[in-house]
Amino acid sequence: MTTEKPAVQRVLLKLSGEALMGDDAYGINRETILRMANEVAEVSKLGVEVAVVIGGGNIFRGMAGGAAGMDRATADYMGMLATVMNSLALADTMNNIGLTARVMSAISIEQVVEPYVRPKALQYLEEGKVVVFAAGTGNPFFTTDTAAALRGAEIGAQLVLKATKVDGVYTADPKKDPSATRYDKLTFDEAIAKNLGIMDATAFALCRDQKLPIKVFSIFKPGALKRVVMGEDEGTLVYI
Ligand SMILES: Nc1ncnc2c1ncn2[C@@H]1O[C@H](COP(=O)(O)OP(=O)(O)O)[C@@H](O)[C@H]1O
Ligand SMILES: O=c1ccn([C@@H]2O[C@H](COP(=O)(O)OP(=O)(O)O)[C@@H](O)[C@H]2O)c(=O)[nH]1
Repeated sequence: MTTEKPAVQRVLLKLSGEALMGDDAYGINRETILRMANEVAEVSKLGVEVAVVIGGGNIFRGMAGGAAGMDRATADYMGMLATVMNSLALADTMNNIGLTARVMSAISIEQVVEPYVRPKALQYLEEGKVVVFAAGTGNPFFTTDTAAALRGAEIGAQLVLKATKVDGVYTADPKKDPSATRYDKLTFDEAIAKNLGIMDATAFALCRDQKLPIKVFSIFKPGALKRVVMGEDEGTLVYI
């Protein structure tokens, strides 16, 4: 039996919407969502309280809609609705594998999901339920990364975990510049000053002001989430 203890007690996990596609062209890949749910179950069983924010890029991205001539705010609301679909799918998958998950939405669609109410979210977390925050911040012109920073600060998470398509923060976008190298850790000021595109500046600034560190790691690497919550060397830490 292992006596290892998690390094954190409460976390906010940001899951990439785009990664949900798996190898499909769009939408939700069954195998990928199940794998994500299982990874969350693994850390939840360790006693870590997990809240999740999931993106919507696999279904709709406001920027793209805006670029195609659509009113940007309208396109962003469509993006937020996309995150609601992903949140429902994720919570459903979690419930199927024995977790108890609750979805809370930042925009009111009460027939579909309950509204975000902070004390209720805290109660669920204390009860060991996984809370999935849907509809981002509820405001256009923001991203789900910023929603993750905001909700992370609100629930008093010790760490924001950004599970994304790359295994950490690089000196430049590794998808565009193959010579880019990965940081083990860097400060918020460095990340903002160097305009590192892994997260938007609003999310970085919010976390910096709240002294809420962010760990960036790969969603495709099996066991990475557990390694992060156990405090093992994985991904990149962005700290104050
Ligand atoms: N300095 C950087 N370090 C790492 N990744 C970067 C960097 N700059 C840009 N990126 C890109 O950011 C992407 C992750 O951000 P984003 O598209 O918002 O992901 P997500 O869908 O996970 O929210 C990566 O796939 C990577 O190509
Ligand atoms: O607070 C928010 C969060 C999200 N969105 C919209 O929802 C889309 C999907 O979220 P995001 O791009 O952050 O998802 P991911 O990158 O994880 O796929 C965004 O492009 C925005 O259009 C928004 O308007 N406000």
